[in-house]
Amino acid sequence: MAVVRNLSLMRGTIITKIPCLESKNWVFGTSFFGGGFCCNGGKMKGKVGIGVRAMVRVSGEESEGLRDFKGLREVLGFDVVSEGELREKGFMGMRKTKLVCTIGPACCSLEDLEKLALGGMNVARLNMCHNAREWHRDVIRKIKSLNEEKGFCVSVMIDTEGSQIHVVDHGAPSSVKAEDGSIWLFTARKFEGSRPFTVQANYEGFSEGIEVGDDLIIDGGMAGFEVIEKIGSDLRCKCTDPGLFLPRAKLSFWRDEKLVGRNYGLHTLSTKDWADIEFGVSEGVDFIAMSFVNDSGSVRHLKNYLSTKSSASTKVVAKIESLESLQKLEEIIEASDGIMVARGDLGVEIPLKQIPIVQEEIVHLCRQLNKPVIVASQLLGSMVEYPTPTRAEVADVSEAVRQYADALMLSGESAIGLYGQKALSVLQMTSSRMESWGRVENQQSRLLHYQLGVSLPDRIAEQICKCAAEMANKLGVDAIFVYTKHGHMASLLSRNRPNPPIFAFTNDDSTRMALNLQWGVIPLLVDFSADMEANITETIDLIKSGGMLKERDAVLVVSDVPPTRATPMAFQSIQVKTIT
Ligand SMILES: Nc1ncnc2c1ncn2[C@@H]1O[C@H](COP(=O)(O)OP(=O)(O)O)[C@@H](O)[C@H]1O
Ligand SMILES: C=C(OP(=O)(O)O)C(=O)O
Ligand SMILES: [K+]
Ligand SMILES: [Mg+2]
Repeated sequence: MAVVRNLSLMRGTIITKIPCLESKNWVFGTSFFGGGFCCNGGKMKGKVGIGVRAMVRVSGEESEGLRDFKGLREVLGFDVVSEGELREKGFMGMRKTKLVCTIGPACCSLEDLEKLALGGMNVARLNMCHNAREWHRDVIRKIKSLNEEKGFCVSVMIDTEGSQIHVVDHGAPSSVKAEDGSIWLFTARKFEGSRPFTVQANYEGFSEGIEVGDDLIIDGGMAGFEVIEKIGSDLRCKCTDPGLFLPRAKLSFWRDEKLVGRNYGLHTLSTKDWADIEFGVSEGVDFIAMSFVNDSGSVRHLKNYLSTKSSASTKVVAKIESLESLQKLEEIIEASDGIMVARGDLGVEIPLKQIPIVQEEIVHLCRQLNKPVIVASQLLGSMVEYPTPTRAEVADVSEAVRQYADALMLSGESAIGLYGQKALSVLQMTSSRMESWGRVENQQSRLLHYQLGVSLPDRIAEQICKCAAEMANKLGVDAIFVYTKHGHMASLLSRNRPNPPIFAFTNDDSTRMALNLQWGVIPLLVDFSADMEANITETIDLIKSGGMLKERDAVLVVSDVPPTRATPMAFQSIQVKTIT
């Protein structure tokens, strides 16, 4: 008799004996619609559906009836990391705060990307400021192949270059030091070879409106200069605050302690940005982060463009990193699919002391308006060079988690740092710790929500999700299940930051990838039918068969059933299922 491993059985195959099922990864299950019965481990007899991953003997014709491998993961759309986390830590131990990693030269090999994925990276960010499109294409394809072949669920985000005034050449290949009192020429002219004390800016209008006596600040404070002479459009400057010029350092000008307008009428999206967006769409990225958004018009423009390209499912994340964007925050959040608190440039545009308050306000407003929000830049800045974070950095990460931000982002820590995986594990451990503290302290009960929905169906959905979250917390259920096409119900549940994880079952791959950014949501790609009751029973049976739900566990199920011919009335419901 043949012993076959890692193969699935056709629905209806009769199993007579399972000789060896010690590994916890070997899972027995019915198909999603299959019916029949489920079993996990041990000897058994019975009839199974698809979705079996086991070592089996088949009655009669030996391995006859064994077909292509399908694990529980594939049938239920589980990704390997969530499945592993659930098995290891149980429902309550699953991390809620999502993690975004910037991919750069330090982590772009397949092996390094896999390590980041295993370490909990939910979204990989590619900053189009750096490197050629071929490089980005290669990374995107590696991530997609890891998802397909190794069962990860990592979404891809491209981040536009935007219209920034920055250094293109400072006369050295990497960084260069500016000493106190040294005199430098800032110009937009190209020059041959290396010219000491000369800095080339990327934009010829960089000095427009700048006056003698203004301060020129590098990278929001890495070094400072005073403009001592204007020669045509060139500026002669004296270093007043010694420091470092990094490659592509950003330039900003200050007068009387206020930022001098710096966008110079440049469009939010440059010609290069549009080409990068075109590239991203053709590579099927999930998110486009838009740098230096100043109003909602530019966000709507991009969203309209995406819908004309039939890429309406690509989500637009507006980066809040300018003074103007803070003045139009609400309209920008409403127009976008998500927000990034881009503290790097924000710290160049507003005094640093204002950053913590602005961050809290943005995170709060995003939750009110039900848009996911990423807190970005310098969370663990010292880890670019050192293997342990500073106390202040851990406190900063914890504060973003306490504010219930949806996601935290690594920049240089993963892109160029020596300890990217370690930085990711610091984010992971710190956020898990803070989340469990928040549950014990019942922090989410302090969240106030104002009503978002206007139409009756929207108001019903909102109330259902609010009550469901409250019930889930009060009853201490193990998990919340929600069936969602476009992710709306899942995001409304997430907005309430409930204690148990939210398993969002969707049959739309782009919804799954978009939900990857939302707090507490584990998106699962499944093939469900119009019969919601059958879906619920099948799902629970299948998870139970995988050994991940046990007797007396309780699941709160939220469903939003659109009208069909058979049931012409739409209905929303909350059910509590106790596993027997
Ligand atoms: N694709 C890349 N290629 C080379 N270097 C990169 C890449 N992405 C990021 N980096 C490096 O990582 C640093 C931090 O990344 P990020 O915060 O995205 O960029 P920036 O500092 O330019 O705003 C960058 O300054 C750059 O040195
Ligand atoms: C995330 C940011 O944008 P970028 O890294 O593209 O400058 C930031 O400014 O914080
Ligand atoms: K950028
Ligand atoms: Mg920025």
